[in-house]
Amino acid sequence: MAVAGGGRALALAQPVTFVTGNAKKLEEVRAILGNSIPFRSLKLDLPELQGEPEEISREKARLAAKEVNGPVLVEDTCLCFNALKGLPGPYIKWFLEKLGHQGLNNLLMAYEDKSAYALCVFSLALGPNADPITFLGKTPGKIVLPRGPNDFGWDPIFQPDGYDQTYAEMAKEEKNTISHRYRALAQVKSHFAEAKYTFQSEP
Ligand SMILES: O=c1nc[nH]c2c1ncn2[C@H]1C[C@H](O)[C@@H](COP(=O)(O)OP(=O)(O)OP(=O)(O)O)O1
Ligand SMILES: [Mg+2]
Repeated sequence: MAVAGGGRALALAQPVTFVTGNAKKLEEVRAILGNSIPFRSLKLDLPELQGEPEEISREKARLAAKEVNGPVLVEDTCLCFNALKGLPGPYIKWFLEKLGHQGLNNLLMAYEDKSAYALCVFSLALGPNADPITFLGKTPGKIVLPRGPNDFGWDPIFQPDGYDQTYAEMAKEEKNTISHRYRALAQVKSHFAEAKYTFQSEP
């Protein structure tokens, strides 16, 4: 869908669509991006490949770009326990669903090392046949017993390094200045600033 425009700027056939099935992600992406990148959103729970985080995210972008038939942004979020060599990683959604916060803590019971990191991998595909570009954001922390409101995934059990509060206990605005998602989006923003994409007007 991306067609070469005059000069360096690339003209995209339509604004970028952020595709996710997760309303909370969308809320954070909106808050973090503000007006910096014009985008629309589409609620779609895309099938996810097994494998390394970056490849999962890239494949999500390829699928989404085919669905939308235009430029898309997707992200895949991992919660990686160092004692478990990065697992559950991209499988955190299913681990959380089956085991809950307590169960995730229990997984680390046998280990002294409770350190973990949150990883967000955004992929931008400029069209259905484009090779996706990825952007990574990582926030280190540790796994703790749940504290704070239980309204977004594993937020209550992740305490970022340098903070006494879990993601869930922090004000949203604060989470959005240090989170894995914020860090990945900072790179997405720089990419857009450099690429200077323009958008063709809708027919
Ligand atoms: O900042 C976060 N704080 C707490 N929990 C979070 C966060 N970000 C994602 N999560 C949860 C949602 C899902 O249980 C898993 C990631 O799985 P992931 O496939 O990326 O998300 P999803 O399936 O909910 O939405 P999508 O349609 O974009 O794939 O971690
Ligand atoms: Mg998903």
